[in-house]
Amino acid sequence: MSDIKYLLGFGNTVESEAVQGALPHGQNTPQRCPFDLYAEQLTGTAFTAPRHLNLRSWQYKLRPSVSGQTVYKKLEKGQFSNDFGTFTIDPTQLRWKEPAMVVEGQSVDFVQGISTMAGIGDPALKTGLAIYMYSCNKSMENKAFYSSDGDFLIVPQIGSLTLKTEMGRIHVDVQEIVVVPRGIKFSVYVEGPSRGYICEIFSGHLRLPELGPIGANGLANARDFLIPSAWFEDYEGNFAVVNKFSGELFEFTLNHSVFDTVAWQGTYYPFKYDLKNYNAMGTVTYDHPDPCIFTVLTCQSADPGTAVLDFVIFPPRWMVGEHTFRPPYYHRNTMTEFMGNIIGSYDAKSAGFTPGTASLHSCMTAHGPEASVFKKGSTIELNPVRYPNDHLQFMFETCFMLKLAPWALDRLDQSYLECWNGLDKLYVSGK
Ligand SMILES: O=C(O)Cc1cc(O)ccc1O
Ligand SMILES: [Fe+2]
Repeated sequence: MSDIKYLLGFGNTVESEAVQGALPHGQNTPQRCPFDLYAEQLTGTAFTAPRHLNLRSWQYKLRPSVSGQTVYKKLEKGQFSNDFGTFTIDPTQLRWKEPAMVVEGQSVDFVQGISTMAGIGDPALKTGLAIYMYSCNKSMENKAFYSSDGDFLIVPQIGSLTLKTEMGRIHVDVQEIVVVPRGIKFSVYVEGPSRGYICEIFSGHLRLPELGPIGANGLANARDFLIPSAWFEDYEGNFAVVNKFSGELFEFTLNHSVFDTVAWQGTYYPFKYDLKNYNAMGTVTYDHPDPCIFTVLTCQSADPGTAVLDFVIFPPRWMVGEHTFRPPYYHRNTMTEFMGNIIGSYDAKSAGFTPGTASLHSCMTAHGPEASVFKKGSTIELNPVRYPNDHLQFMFETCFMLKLAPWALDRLDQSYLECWNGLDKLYVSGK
């Protein structure tokens, strides 16, 4: 897929044409579009959203999206569920073992391979979010998916993915992420058994965090985001589209590919980001900074500074804090923290939180380094330490309390709490 070409930037108004001259100029809806393409608008925000938040794109297609469509038929949703009313509430510190890879002989595509871990809210009210894991080994040939419910943030943990989207193709490797906003149709092509994490947000959109006193540069730099360039296939034949709508799955069929956008322009599109480009900031004096210092993308709630979702990473970096307990501190957080490990080992846990596992520390639930990490962190000689490049964990941090899906409850690491055994009183009175 080295032939894929991208546009650069975050949130820009961009334009792209797969056939020269296919994009109208000077207006969006000419009486007849170049090459007799059909003009179609896709809105990611209300028409009336303020200009700085407004997201929409114009597509110029072989056919309008509605052409040749059958009725939406309800599908079995299996583990890909948003039935949060039936989910379990549990404030316990939780950790999950890595999910099994799809085994040979099984044939599972990306959509079929999605299982819900946790979630809250109601997609019909455009509030809340869901966290999934996927495990698949089959490409979505002549089949596309779109969610009416929210934006998909996909974090591959094993296996590269190539997405066909309405705006063009995107290739993502492990240590990269891809965001497909609400409503944009996509197919996922795999190169073998693949696995990863997904967060779907039912409100708003992911944006770059404010930089405040950091300045005009740093963290995830806008120019490192890649936007697909127009690409289309003129395929006629059976084609299926799965739609996640209000937490249910529906399917309709068509007699042609949905990837028939010859040119497009606007602000609403999928994008990818290579987490290896992250420009991490940290202390160069003392104390452990709060993890928001590693925010990649954020979706803000109406509460100032409070996120529906902060996507935070724990990237390769230097640790140089002086006279400081360097691992994450013990804490209780009003926000809820779901963590995953993409590669390497995490500094608060010596074992158990291996790549592909996940953990959940809910609102106000106490957590922090396990006993052995505390001992080492409080006694080790403090030289500068470089975390290796094959080191990457992440956190989906949300202001919502999450409820647990049945699939997640079946795979719990039952011994998780034992990692904090031995954190006994060290204080000796009068000493
Ligand atoms: O709990 C965790 O491991 C995540 C985390 C990391 C950190 O460096 C500070 C606070 C925090 O919640
Ligand atoms: Fe935490």
